[in-house]
Amino acid sequence: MTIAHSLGFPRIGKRRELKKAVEAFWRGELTQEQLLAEGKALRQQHWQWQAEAGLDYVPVGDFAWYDQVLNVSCTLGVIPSRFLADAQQTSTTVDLDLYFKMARGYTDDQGEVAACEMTKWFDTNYHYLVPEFTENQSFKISSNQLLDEIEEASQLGLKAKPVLLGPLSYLWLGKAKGSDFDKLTLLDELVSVYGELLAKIAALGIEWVQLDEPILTLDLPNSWRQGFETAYNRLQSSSLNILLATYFGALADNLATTINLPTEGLHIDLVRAPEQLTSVVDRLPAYKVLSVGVVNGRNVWRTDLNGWLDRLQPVKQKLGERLWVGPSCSLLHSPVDVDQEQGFAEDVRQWLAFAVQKNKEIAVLAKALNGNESAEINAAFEKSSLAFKAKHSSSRIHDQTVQARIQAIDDTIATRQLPYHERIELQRQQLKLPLLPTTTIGSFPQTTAIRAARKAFKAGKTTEADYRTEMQRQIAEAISRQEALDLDVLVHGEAERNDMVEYFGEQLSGFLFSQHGWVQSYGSRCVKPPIILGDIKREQPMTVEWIRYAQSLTEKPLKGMLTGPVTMLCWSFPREDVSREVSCLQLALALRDEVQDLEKAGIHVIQIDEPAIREGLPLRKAEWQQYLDWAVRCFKIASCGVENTTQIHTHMCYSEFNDIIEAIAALDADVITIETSRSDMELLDAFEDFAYPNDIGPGVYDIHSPNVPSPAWIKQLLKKAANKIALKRLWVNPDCGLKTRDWAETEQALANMVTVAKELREEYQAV
Ligand SMILES: CN1c2c(nc(N)[nH]c2=O)NC[C@@H]1CNc1ccc(C(=O)N[C@@H](CCC(=O)N[C@@H](CCC(=O)N[C@@H](CCC(=O)O)C(=O)O)C(=O)O)C(=O)O)cc1
Ligand SMILES: N[C@@H](CCS)C(=O)O
Ligand SMILES: [Zn+2]
Repeated sequence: MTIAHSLGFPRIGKRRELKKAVEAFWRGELTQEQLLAEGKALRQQHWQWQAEAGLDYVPVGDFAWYDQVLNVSCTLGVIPSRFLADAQQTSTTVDLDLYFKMARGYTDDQGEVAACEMTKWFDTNYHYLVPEFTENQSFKISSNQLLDEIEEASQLGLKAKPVLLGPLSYLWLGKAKGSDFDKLTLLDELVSVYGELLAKIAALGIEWVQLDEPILTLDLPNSWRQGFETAYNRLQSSSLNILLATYFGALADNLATTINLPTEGLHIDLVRAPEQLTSVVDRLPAYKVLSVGVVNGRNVWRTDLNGWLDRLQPVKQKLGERLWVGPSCSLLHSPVDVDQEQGFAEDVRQWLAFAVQKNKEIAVLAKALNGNESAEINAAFEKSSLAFKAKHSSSRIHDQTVQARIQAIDDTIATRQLPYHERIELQRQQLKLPLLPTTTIGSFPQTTAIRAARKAFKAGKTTEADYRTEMQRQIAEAISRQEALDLDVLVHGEAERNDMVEYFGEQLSGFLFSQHGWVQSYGSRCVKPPIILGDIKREQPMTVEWIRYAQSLTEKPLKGMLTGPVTMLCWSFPREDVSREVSCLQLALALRDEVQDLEKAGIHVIQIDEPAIREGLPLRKAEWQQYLDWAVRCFKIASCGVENTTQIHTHMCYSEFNDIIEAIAALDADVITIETSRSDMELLDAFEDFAYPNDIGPGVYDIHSPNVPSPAWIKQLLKKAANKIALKRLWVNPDCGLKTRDWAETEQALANMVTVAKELREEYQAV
C-alpha cells in the first residue's frame, strides 16, 4: 500500500495561537502551565487534522516553542557556556526558561547575555537559531521533549513518525566557536548521541523515524559525503526504520552517496527537482522505500493531481508498496487553512491549497495510486482538473499591457545617466549633508496603537478618513522625534505598513492577499506573504501621499521608502506558471513608476530595500550567475529612471555579502545600508576587499536586541568602519528597521548614535 505522510505541519495554529500564547507568557500574562497546555492542544489539533485528512503517519517533532533547530540543540545538549550557571559545567537539563534564554538572550546584574544567532533556513524566509560548537564540544541528551511528544501522539492512538534534523545537516548549519576547527571532528560523538536517541525512540514502539538531511541538495565537499556514509552506517538499527528526507532541490552529484546509504527510506523533492524522479527510481536499492514529495510545501497552489498520478503510476508499478507520497518539504512554510479565508473569489479559492488542504491532496493521491476509484476520490481528481483548466484560461492571470511593456524593455532604462562618482557630487551639493550623515532604515516602532488602529479599520470599525488621520499623526510624531534627535536624513516611519512586502502586494494588481495566511518567520514573529496570482501592474501611486506628507513636515531631506522587486518576489508566494524572472521584471516596472512619482513629488532620497537578494540565490552555485544577472537588472530597472541629483539608497540585512559583492556593486545604488554590527563590522571586509566604490552605511547597532547600545560601543564600531571605508562615503545608521522595538529604547539608542556621529565628525574634521 502506498503510504501517505507529511514531513511536518505548521505549528503556529490557525489563528496564530502559538504566537499569542508565547508572547503572553513572556509578558507574564500566562503561566508556564497554561503555555504548556496551549502547546499540547495545538499539537493534538494538528495531528487530528492530519489523521482526518487520511495520512497514515503523523509527524511528531515539528512542534517548537521557538525554533526546531533550537529544539535539536536542546535535545543534544548543545548549550553555549554563556547560558550555563558555572563555566566549568558542560551540560544541564534544558527547561523552558533556559530554552527561551537561548532564543532571546537576557540581561541580569552581570550584564547582557546575547541570544543565539539567527539566520536564514536555506533559501526560505524562515530563520533558525544557529547551533554553536566548541572544539571540545560534548553531546548529551538534555531534553525529553521529543520523546514526550511521541508518547503524547501514541496515547491519542495515532501512528507517529518522529521527525528530527539529521546529524550532518545539524552540524553543517552550526558554527564553530572559539577556534577555527573542522566541525566534522565532532561527528563521531554526535552520531553516538543520535544513536542513543534513536534507541530511545525505538523503545517507544516506533516503526519509522524521519531524519531530515536537506544539505544533501547543496554543493558538498567530499569529506561531508564521506561523513554521511560513516554516520548512517553507524545509525543502522534493526528495530527502527530511517526515512532520510532531502528537500529544497535535487540530489544531483550527491545522488550516488545518498541512494546507497543504509536507510530504509529516501524522500526526494519532486517539486523543486522533478527531473530527478527517473534517476532515483532507476538506482533505488530493492530494499528501500521512496517517498516522493509532490505537493509543494512552499507555495499555496493546488497540486496537479492528474499530472502526478500519470507520472507516478509507472513508478507504483515498479516499486509497489515501496512508494510513499508526501509534500516536497515540511509544511512549515505554508499557511494553515484556506477554508477560513472569507475574501477570495470562489474561482480563485479553488486554485489554492494551504497545509490542511495539502494533506488531503497527499492522501487522495496515495489512495488513487492504491487503486481506489471511489466516487470521493474521482471527484477530488475532477475538481483538481477543473481548477487547473479554469486557472489556465482565466483573465485574472494574463494582462496583455503588462506583457507588451516587458517585451519593449530596452536596457538603456537600467542605467543611471552619470556614473556614481559624478552624480554623488551633484547629490552632495543638493542635500548639503554633514560628514558621517545619520539616518535610519525606515520603520519606527509598530506600536499597539498603530496595530489597533489598523485592526479597527480593517474590521470596518473606523472610517478610512479616521485611519489616515491617525497614521498621519503617527508620521508627524516620528518626524518630530527625529528632528529632536537631530538625525540628518529622515524617514516617515512606515506606520501605515502592516509589512514591507504585504503592504505593496495589497496595492498591486496581480496579487492576492489572505486574511489568515500567516507563516512563521522566526520565533513568535509571523508574516503573511501576498500571493502573486498573475501579471503585476501598479494601478496608482502606492506611497507618494504618505511620503509627500512627511516631507511637508520637515526642512530636512525625507527618504522615500520602497521594497525592491527581488524582495517583493522572494517574500511572496510566486506563480507556478511563469519563471521568477518574469514576475520580478513586472515588479521592477511597477516600482520604477513609483520611484519616478516620488521624484516628481519632490523627494530627493529614495531607498529601495533588497534584504532578500541573498536569500533568493539558488542553493547550487552553478545557478547563481543567471539569478544575479536578472536580479540586478530588475533592481536597476526599478531604480535608474531618476535624475542624477536623486539619491538612491538600498538596504540589506541577514546576509553574508562576500558571495555576492560583485552583484551588490552592480546594483549601483548611491548608498547601501547594511547589517554589520553583529559581525563586529567583519561583513564590511567584503566591501573593503572588493574596493566597493559607492557610499556605505554599516549598521552601528543591532536592532534585534532591546538593549540600548552605549556611545562607547557605537564609537568603537564606527571607528572600525572608518578604518575600512573612506570617511566621505560613510553613513551612520542602525542595522535594520526599528519596527519591533519600542520608542523609549529607540530614542535612547538613536540619541547615542547621533552623539557619536557628531563627536567623530569633530574628531576627524580636526585632523
Ligand atoms: C525584515 N523581515 C521581514 C521578512 N519578511 C517580511 N515579509 N517582512 C519583513 O519585515 N523577513 C525577514 C525579516 C523578518 N523579520 C520580521 C520582523 C517582524 C515581524 C513581525 O513583527 N510580524 C508581526 C506581524 C506584522 C503584521 O503583519 N502586522 C499586521 C497585523 C498585526 C496583528 O497581528 N494585529 C492583531 C491585533 C494587534 C493589536 O490589536 O494590537 C490582530 O490582527 O489580531 C499589521 O500591522 O496590521 C507579528 O506580529 O508576528 C515579522 C518578520
Ligand atoms: N525599511 C524596512 C527594511 C527592513 S529589512 C524597515 O525599516 O523595516
Ligand atoms: Zn533590514
